[in-house]
Amino acid sequence: MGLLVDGQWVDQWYDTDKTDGKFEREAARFRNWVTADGSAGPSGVDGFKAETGRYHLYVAMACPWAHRTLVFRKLKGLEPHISVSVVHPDMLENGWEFRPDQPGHRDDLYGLQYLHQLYTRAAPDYSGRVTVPVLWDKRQETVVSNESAEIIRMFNSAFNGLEGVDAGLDFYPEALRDDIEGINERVYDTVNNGVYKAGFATAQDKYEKAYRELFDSLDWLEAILADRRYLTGSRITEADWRLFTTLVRFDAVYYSHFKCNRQQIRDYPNLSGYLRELYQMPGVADTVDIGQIKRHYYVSQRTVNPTQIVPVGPELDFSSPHGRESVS
Ligand SMILES: N[C@@H](CCC(=O)N[C@@H](CS)C(=O)NCC(=O)O)C(=O)O
Repeated sequence: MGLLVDGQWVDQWYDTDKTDGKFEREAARFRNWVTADGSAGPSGVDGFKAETGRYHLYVAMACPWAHRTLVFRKLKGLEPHISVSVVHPDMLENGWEFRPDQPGHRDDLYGLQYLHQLYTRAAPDYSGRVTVPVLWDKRQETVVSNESAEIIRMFNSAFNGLEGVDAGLDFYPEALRDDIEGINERVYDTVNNGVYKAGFATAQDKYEKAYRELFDSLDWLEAILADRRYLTGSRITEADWRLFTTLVRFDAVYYSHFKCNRQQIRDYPNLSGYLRELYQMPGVADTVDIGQIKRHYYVSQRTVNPTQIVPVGPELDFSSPHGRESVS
């Protein structure tokens, strides 16, 4: 675990001393956009046109942020157009690593050993954390974006002109944008990032605040899902997929490892049915690797789990009937 300082790797855990024990997530640094015609997006520079075979996605199966991008790539039909490399779940003193001897964890483009080498390939003097996901441009040999919230927006629409891409599937429809943004904001702060704020806090009060806000939000979401099939109504949107990747990790990891233990998702009737429904949508289960998820958190985060023992349980059941058909 570490970061790059002026292009040099430094092994260092998150510094919570400056923030009185509170975990603060650093903003992503590469903020360009792939667009249909290569014009600049809402941020960054132009020159990233949606083309088949041009872009490569670096992910960890464990990472909830990277997971969003894998779900969008799968559901939009982008697999033939955007290739993927998966880092090894253990993220230790060298940060995210490839294991060239293991077919599932090779860097297919350059045969790199560490993900930080990809960042310095794009920016030799880069300073900051080395995170997944990374959307890489093979043509310009640079990072397009390392912000998952923006990568999924690109995947949602920029590649719609390519063969086989499901252009009719829109997870960010115009009419629902205000609702989606409103839900995203609270879910990001108190749920997606909320579990990390609880788990990485090094002061009791910061942990308790994150814990309370997390469960207040889960109660709020449980109530919404009592009479809405999905978060904004009858149509599944980006807001649902952003929540999904946290829910699917919750009982196996966040409940115990991050001390988010008021209750599990399976104890919420609506949230658990909703989680199963999303999991059961065609293709989605292929993006979920509970073995790598558990291994990453319990082995890599040694300040939270010094023994690096990976718990055997709990038994997870995402495949039984979800019963959500009755919700309008
Ligand atoms: N804002 C980023 C956050 C990504 C992120 O924090 N990924 C984690 C893995 S779950 C990571 O790579 N952490 C490495 C580090 O912080 O050094 C996004 O959503 O894309």
